[in-house]
This record gives sequence, C-alpha cells and structure tokens, in this order.
Amino acid sequence: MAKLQVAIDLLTTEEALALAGKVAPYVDIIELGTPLIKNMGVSVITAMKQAHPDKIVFADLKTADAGELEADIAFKAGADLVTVLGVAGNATIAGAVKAAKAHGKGVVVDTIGAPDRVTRAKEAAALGAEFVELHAGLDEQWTPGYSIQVLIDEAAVANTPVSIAGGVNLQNVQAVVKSGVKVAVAGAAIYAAADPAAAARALREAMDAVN
Ligand SMILES: O=C(CO)[C@H](O)[C@H](O)COP(=O)(O)O
Repeated sequence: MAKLQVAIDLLTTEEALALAGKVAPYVDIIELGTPLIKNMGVSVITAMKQAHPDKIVFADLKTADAGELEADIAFKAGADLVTVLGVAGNATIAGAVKAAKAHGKGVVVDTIGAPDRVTRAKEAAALGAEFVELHAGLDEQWTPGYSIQVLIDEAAVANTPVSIAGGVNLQNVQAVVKSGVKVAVAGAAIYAAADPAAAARALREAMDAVN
C-alpha cells in the first residue's frame, strides 16, 4: 500500500502548520522542504511533530556532508525521516544511517542529480537507507522536455523500496503507484492548489483506487 507524502515547500512555520492542518487527514508523511528548513531552522521540525505526533515527519535536509551530525540534529528536533543526497559519499550516507539507528528513525536517500538513479538506489539500500527517493528536482522539472515517466520507468525496475518525487499530480499518481513505489510525493500539486485539502483528498482517493 503506497503512502502519500505532502512536500511542504513553503517558507514559514506558520504557513507550513496551516497547510498541514488542512491536508493531514489525507496524507501519511509530512515533508518539511529544504527551503523551509533553511529559512526557519530545525524549530519547524519540532513544531510540526508537536502538531502532528501521529504523522511521519520528514525533514528534507538534502545532507551532502557530515551525515551523522546533521541527521542527529534533525532527529533530536523530532524528525522521523531525514534525507541525505545520493551524490554524497557513502560515508555520509552511512553516518546518517548510524544516527538513525541510534534514534530508532530512518534515512531516505535522495537521488537528485545522480547520473544513474537506479544504480545509486541499490547502493543506498545496501548502506541502510529506509527507502530511496527517485527525484527530479524543481529545476529539472522546469527544463523543457521533462516527463515524470522517466521516474516511473525507473521505479518499475529498481527492485528496492523507492519513492517518486518530481511533479506527482492527479494525472500521473495512479501510474506512479502502479510502478510499485512505497511512497508518492506531491508538493506543488497540493500546496499550490486553490484548495489544498481537496487536492490531497483527490490524490488519496486516486491512489486508494489502485493501491
Ligand atoms: O524536494 C523537492 C524539490 O527539491 C520537492 O519537495 C519535491 O520535488 C516534491 O515537490 P513537487 O511535487 O512540487 O515536485
């Protein structure tokens, strides 16, 4: 059963809490986006976990170095999952996994920018990642010719637990789920919608229809 993750790419704790309050009934994982954490600091992680203790709080740190130290900071603040970049070294991923084990939490490896996402996903799984995010970031999504189909095709052959992030929306979410993902990540399709609660509910219902 694939989970739905809302990626909150807003810039203040107040906005993030307001959005989460609207969409929480329909999502399993609440992601605090990298710009949000950079803008507000890890206090936004603590605020979100306090507001939604029943949800998996995902801190999108995109750590590139000092894996154990950065992950430890986020876990202490209340995160359940933190991200490390797949293009970082194996020692960075292993360090974050060490911190996760110490806290009974998990690491997600983000393959943004990786030359071969599927190969790196398998390597990250072997290093102890809970799952790997097959991810086309915002800049890649805005590049002419981008299609989420490339991620869907990769998920279908990954043979390791993965999520897909990179423009998941109501038109493609069923194909995303059918590719066998553990998690479908939706950012703009929810936070930029005129009615975020309705958008999250529609995604949930579309997923449940094929889950
Ligand atoms: O991590 C991110 C960008 O680096 C986004 O949160 C992720 O891409 C999901 O958002 P969207 O659905 O808008 O692509």
